[in-house]
Amino acid sequence: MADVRVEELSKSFSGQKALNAVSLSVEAGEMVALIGASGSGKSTLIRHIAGLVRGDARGGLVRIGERTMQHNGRLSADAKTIRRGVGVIFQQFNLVNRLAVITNVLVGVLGHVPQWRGTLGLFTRAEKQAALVALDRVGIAHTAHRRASTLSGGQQQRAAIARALVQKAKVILADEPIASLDPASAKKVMETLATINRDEGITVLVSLHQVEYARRYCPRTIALRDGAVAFDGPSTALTSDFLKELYGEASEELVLPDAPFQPHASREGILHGPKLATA
Ligand SMILES: Nc1ncnc2c1ncn2[C@@H]1O[C@H](COP(=O)(O)OP(=O)(O)OP(=O)(O)O)[C@@H](O)[C@H]1O
Repeated sequence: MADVRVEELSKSFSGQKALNAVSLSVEAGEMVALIGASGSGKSTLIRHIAGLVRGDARGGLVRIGERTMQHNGRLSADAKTIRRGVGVIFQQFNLVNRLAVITNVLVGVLGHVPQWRGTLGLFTRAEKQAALVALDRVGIAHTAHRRASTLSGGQQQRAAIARALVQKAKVILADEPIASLDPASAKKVMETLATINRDEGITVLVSLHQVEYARRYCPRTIALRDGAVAFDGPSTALTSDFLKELYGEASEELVLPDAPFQPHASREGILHGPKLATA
């Protein structure tokens, strides 16, 4: 069954379409990359799937598992409950800098405990233990008692992943989680996402600016162009030539000048859009 389903989702800002009838489906346990040039709609789409933004009033549907997050521009009454099962990781590390790393990770249990306990920061020994285990899973248990502000960017992203683990998220939506990181840190964050996808079966949808990471870590890629799905298929199909066909000159911003991972040529998948229908 699909863990994430989007149907005919559109979003306009001041009359300009940021999302144009987007439909996609991510099956439980998949790790899927979302790529596209700057302004193609990646962040907007992820924010809609996460239930943080409402689509245009007509037609758009977002479902997480069997539950409707939003439909026809309205959030479901239980959107807040559905969000508990969705971990969101942003490009700009969204930890509370002055708090200890473990406290940031414990924020993940807030949706599952009585509000008064969360407000007072009263976490049980078992919850603290779970936070430590999650930090260990992402390889930074040694940072648990440091202030979040002392972590490197990559460590902060891994702490955010640990928070999603503690949250017991079934789906992780990561919005350009490696965009601000050096290549070594980016690799570690992508490896961490791939590991929890493989070992815990967590569904991952990750937006990426560089196609090399999509090829290396995500079996499948969905490519957006001007707010619409332009390609949906195996990441191995995304050779430089094909990207040029998809994006023209804009493809250059999606390819690292010193690509760390080499593509394997293959050409399947679903092409969308008038220009590509005959490609
Ligand atoms: N709150 C907003 N108000 C007005 N326009 C917006 C808003 N959010 C996004 N947009 C517009 O929607 C389009 C898609 O933006 P979005 O941030 O989703 O693209 P992106 O693919 O994530 O880009 P980047 O890779 O640069 O982060 C852009 O034209 C952007 O200017």
